[in-house]
Amino acid sequence: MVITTDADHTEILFRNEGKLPSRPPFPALLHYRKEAFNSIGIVPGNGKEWYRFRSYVLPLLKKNLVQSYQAKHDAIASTFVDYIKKHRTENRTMEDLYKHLLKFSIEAISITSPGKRFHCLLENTVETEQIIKASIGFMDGLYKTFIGPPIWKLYKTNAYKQLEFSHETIYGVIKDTLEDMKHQQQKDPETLLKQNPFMYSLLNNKAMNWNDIIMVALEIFLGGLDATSATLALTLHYLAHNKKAQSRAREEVLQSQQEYKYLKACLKETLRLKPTAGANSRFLANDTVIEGFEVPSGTLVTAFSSITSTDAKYFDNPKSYVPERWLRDHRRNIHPFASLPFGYGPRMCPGRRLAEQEMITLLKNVLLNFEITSLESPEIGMIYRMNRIPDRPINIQFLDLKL
Ligand code: HEM
Repeated sequence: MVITTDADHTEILFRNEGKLPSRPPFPALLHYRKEAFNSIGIVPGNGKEWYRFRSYVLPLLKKNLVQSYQAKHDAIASTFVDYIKKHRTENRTMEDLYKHLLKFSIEAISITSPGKRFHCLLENTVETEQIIKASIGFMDGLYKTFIGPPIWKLYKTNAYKQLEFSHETIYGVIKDTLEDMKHQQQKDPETLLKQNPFMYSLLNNKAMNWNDIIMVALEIFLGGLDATSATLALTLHYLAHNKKAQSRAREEVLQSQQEYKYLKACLKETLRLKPTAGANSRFLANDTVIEGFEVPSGTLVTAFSSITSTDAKYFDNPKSYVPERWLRDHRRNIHPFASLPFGYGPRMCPGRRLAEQEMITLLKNVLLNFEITSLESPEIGMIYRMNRIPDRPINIQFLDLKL
């Protein structure tokens, strides 16, 4: 195994990942899905099985397809603004923002996959409570079965049972939704294509069986929940502590520039300082040389990109929040492999476009409605879960903005 924090080594790693990039699998999830569904999905596996599933989510990387969900993302972000107004404390603080944003992330992704709003932000029904609990439980169970010794192979450990139970819950919800959608698709395919082009592409894919469709919908639903909420909570944290950046971002939104270059730079800067993935890993597809050492194919190389991206070798003032560094004039000096929060290559995050649209839309709506401030320390760390998340509650004041 090779471990590195060097951006040149990271480049070598990705240039030698091959056509079917392989990374450490999630054996408990792989085992459970094979036994229960004979369908593994994208995340846990490698090789040809991974490639087949990965091809089903390629539409998500198309700009036009993602943009077709924009109006719905706007509606959800606007609901979140009302939600903030309702849930602020007397001094206008939202406590533990990450937990509230998890509800936003569930709402935002669910309109694409499985294609129904669960209304977690409006009411606490048994169904919404179940979904929230199961989403957290799944990530937790996946992490515990991944890092610990594989005792689950001998008997069902608590972590394995947690993974299984939460998977069953989400699977049930997704399956029910997709059954309704299948009927809609049979009656009125045109409307489904217009309303939800991603689910339309899955339901009309002749290479997929029913379990494959449910599995892919489930993975896209769960794929980015905690990463999206953590990145949003951290961006609001940094904007609350950096008033100049906050004003510049609001100015951009007020001018309704469609590209939101500065807001995108804010997200990039958050993900540079606090990427949700601690590392990028691959089993090499080719023999290669790293730092003069011959490294044979099959070796696991792990690049701790979360360390590289805050290294003074690659970034001036590496610990400061400076979104400007990502704008056109400055960015040319940045090593292209020094900050890779969505991974790289054929296995990079397929939800990147969707996540960016969800996050920009939420930030836009918040900045138009509130001045955000923090009464707490700007210092914040990350703890390892399946994805890294803030190590303490982020509490932010949302003061009504009079524009
Ligand atoms: C801020 C938000 C997000 C971040 C930072 C993020 C980051 C990542 C990273 C680092 C990877 C591993 C890539 C690699 O190995 O090269 C990944 C994979 C993945 N992400 Fe995301 N992600 C986010 C949002 C999402 C969303 C919204 C979805 C669903 C639409 C999603 C679905 C997935 C899936 C399915 C994979 C596995 C891809 C594969 O194994 O081929 N992610 N993500």
